[in-house]
Amino acid sequence: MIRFEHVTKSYPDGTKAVDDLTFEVAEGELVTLVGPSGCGKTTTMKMVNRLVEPTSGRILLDGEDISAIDPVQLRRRIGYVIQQVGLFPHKTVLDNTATVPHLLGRPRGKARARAAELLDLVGLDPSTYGDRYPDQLSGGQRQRVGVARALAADPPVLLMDEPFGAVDPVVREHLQNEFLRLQSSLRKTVLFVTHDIEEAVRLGDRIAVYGAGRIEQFDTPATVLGAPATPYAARFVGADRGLKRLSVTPVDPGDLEQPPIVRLDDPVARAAERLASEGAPWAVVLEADGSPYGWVAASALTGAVGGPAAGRGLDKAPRGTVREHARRMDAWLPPGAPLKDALSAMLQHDAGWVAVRDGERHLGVLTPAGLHGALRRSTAADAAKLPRGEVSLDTVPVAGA
Ligand SMILES: Nc1ncnc2c1ncn2[C@@H]1O[C@H](COP(=O)(O)OP(=O)(O)OP(=O)(O)O)[C@@H](O)[C@H]1O
Repeated sequence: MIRFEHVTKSYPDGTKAVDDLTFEVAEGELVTLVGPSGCGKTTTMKMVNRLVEPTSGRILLDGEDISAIDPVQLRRRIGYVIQQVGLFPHKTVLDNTATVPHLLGRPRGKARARAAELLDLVGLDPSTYGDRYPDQLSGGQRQRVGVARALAADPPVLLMDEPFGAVDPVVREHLQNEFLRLQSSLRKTVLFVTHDIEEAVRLGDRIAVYGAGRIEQFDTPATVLGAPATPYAARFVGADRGLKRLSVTPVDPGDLEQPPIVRLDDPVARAAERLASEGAPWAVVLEADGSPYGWVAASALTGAVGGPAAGRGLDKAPRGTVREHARRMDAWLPPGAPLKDALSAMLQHDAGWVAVRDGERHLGVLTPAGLHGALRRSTAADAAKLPRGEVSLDTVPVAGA
């Protein structure tokens, strides 16, 4: 756990980079520090490993004042990843990664074996990349080596200063996903500096939004986006914060609609009658084993039985099954996927809904109206500090609406 208590840093030329900061990063938590250039993010981070000393205030690591810890000992407990990576150009990727364990006294063979495991962990096959030199890697691959090296001493704390800043947006998103996957199992205590609000909300359990030298808001991504604490924070997170919120709000089974369900092998007439009796314009189609197949329009079924199904005897029904009229729909999401993915799937498939399934089990469908409701409910829930399921949109006012 890292705790800042009234920390101020003034540089000798009089620049006050950080002004009376107090906040805490819990054990296993990833906190992103986000703000414009020059607002004091890097200074904050460098005070944690004593590359910069505070002018006043104190910083505690697991309850221990770091000013009393020898800086070399301190840095062994703290991994540090920076944008420029800083690999040794004359050492192979494997040796670069093995440097720290070797310095810590592991025999060379053991240090290299550990380095190979770490390269594997960050998605670089050691047999392919281990013997290369840094200039034989892409920017994204170098960043991965930087992360592997920072993890080499297995420090409980990681400081990451724009670690994915130097790569293109596609590679960056890939690295972010990989890092989130790693972090979900390693659960390091992480301070992550970025000037990119998208990156901050994607990665952070909580975000510190920096103004000049001060934290304007320190809260979960959803709350910062849904209820910015100050006009500055609102401007910084952007006018499209509603859209950004889609990426931090998960699909919840309570948001789903339940159109009628028919099976691929159901007779057309029976399916048509079912839809007509429920007044439903379409139905979800499942395979015989219950896994999702797609959908079928009521009009396609009633067309097949030669007119509106209601009132027609089954003797007039054609043979045929739903299979001949069903349309495949490949867009589906697991529960917990971000609403942004749901909207993207709907747009990409030009569909007014997306199926949500847990493995092979169909849970229901999300429509644009359901998505809007989910977003409103989650904003209201955060504003009222209630679980989302307990929010009724009629009784709880929507923040900012
Ligand atoms: N060694 C130094 N001496 C004097 N001023 C400094 C020094 N290092 C940083 N500063 C100043 O302190 C302020 C905060 O700098 P810092 O690097 O912490 O900002 P930052 O938010 O990380 O910016 P960026 O996103 O551009 O890296 C800036 O005004 C900067 O010019």
